Amino acid sequence: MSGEANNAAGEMNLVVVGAGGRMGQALIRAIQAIDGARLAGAIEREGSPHLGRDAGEIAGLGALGITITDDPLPVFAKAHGVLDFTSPGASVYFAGLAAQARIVHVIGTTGCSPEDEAQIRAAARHAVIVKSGNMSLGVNLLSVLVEKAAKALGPEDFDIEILEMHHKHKVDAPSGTALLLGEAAARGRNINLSEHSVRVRDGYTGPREDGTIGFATLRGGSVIGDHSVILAGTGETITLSHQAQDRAIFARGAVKAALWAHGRKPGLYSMRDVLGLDS
Ligand SMILES: NC(=O)C1=CN([C@@H]2O[C@H](COP(=O)(O)OP(=O)(O)OC[C@H]3O[C@@H](n4cnc5c(N)ncnc54)[C@H](OP(=O)(O)O)[C@@H]3O)[C@@H](O)[C@H]2O)C=CC1
Ligand SMILES: O=C(O)C1=N[C@H](C(=O)O)C[C@H](O)C1
Repeated sequence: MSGEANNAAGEMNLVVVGAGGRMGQALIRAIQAIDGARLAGAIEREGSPHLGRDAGEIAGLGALGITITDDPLPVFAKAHGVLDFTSPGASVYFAGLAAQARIVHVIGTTGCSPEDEAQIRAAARHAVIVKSGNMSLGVNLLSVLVEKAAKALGPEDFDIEILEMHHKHKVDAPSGTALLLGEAAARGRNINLSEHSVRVRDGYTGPREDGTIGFATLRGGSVIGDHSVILAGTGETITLSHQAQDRAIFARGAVKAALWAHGRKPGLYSMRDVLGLDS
């Protein structure tokens, strides 16, 4: 349905997968609040306690007439796009279904393995996919600033460390955002992140190796998402940071990404593409 025009009311029909989750509920609220978007379906996994409930009710909006189901095929067939903040295995599965249905797939899921990423790239040969470890305007702008700072402050003078803290339920580390910011720093330095990152330090580590990008992870309480990129020189330190105060920032970004992607040619796009931050 992706190539087709919007629905009779001129809106884009969107499906939320993982509708009962923290982000699923925020996405339902964002769709209701944004002109041009309409909630057309809500999916949860087989056996979920949310099945059969109204999507609006679980998001605190009152009934919207959309029942949560575990059968994505008929729902995707009537949609223009899918918003997906679930788990890596589920996102790979939904990427295949969205590609078959030729609908837009917005993926916020983090913690994907290189194999998962390869399967998502393959699906993007047929579908328009927007994927980002962070859908907020603030973090994507921060990534541009980090890239510039890393380019201006070379590895002989400044060490780069990335610190993140999230709520105690988060299952992947480092966060998708920390990796996105690490990629931005690596791009600024013209290096490959996977060859220069230090993801864990423990015990007698020896001195820091010049040119590496270090990651540190904190977990606790209900923290939505705090990130700092620290550029540490001799005698001075620069810290570029972002604190998320409401999951609505990610949900609004995801709906904006779907509206932007509708009607574009197949490919894998980033939030920097959506927000025009590279032009
Ligand atoms: N890119 C961004 O801007 C952001 C990304 N995220 C990422 O989004 C993901 C979800 O985060 P969050 O909402 O906090 O997590 P939650 O665990 O609250 O929500 C995930 C939801 O997806 C459901 N789910 C899992 N597998 C399937 C499946 N196969 N079919 C249907 N539903 C499924 C889960 O069901 P069940 O509970 O039964 O397993 C759950 O309801 C994480 O990877 C997180 O890092 C989060 C915020 C912002
Ligand atoms: O799991 C979360 O909650 C979040 N995940 C994303 C990440 O891994 O960076 C984005 C945000 O920080 C919240």
